Amino acid sequence: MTTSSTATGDVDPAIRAELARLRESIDNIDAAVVHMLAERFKCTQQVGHLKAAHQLPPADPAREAQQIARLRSLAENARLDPAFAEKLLNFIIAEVIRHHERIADGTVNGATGPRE
Ligand SMILES: C=C(O[C@@H]1C=C(C(=O)O)C=C[C@H]1O)C(=O)O
Repeated sequence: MTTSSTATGDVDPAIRAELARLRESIDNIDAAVVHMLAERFKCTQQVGHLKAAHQLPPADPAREAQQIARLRSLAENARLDPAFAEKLLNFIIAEVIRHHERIADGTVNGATGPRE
């Protein structure tokens, strides 16, 4: 059996270097995810204000069904678990809908105010 540790339990420096290299990429990817989510929420906040101003409901299940089907297909092509992709999208959408409900209730600063 090969081992990556020395007898004293220290990890091989080459393994440490490889781990550090991979973690740098993970940190970059996490930063990109945060920035992409921030941009997505900027868009969905605008959608929330538009909906509140025009008496449209916070949630749109038909649109969500399309997005889930599309994301599942993208995930399959990318060899990502489609069930995980669906769960992640549902988690994000649930938060967006909460925001839209708060905007419609007029409980968010800069909202259009309560509906008539
Ligand atoms: C952003 C919208 O509002 C809700 C949130 C969605 C999303 O986060 O993608 C999709 C549909 C709606 O339930 C929208 O209607 O487009």
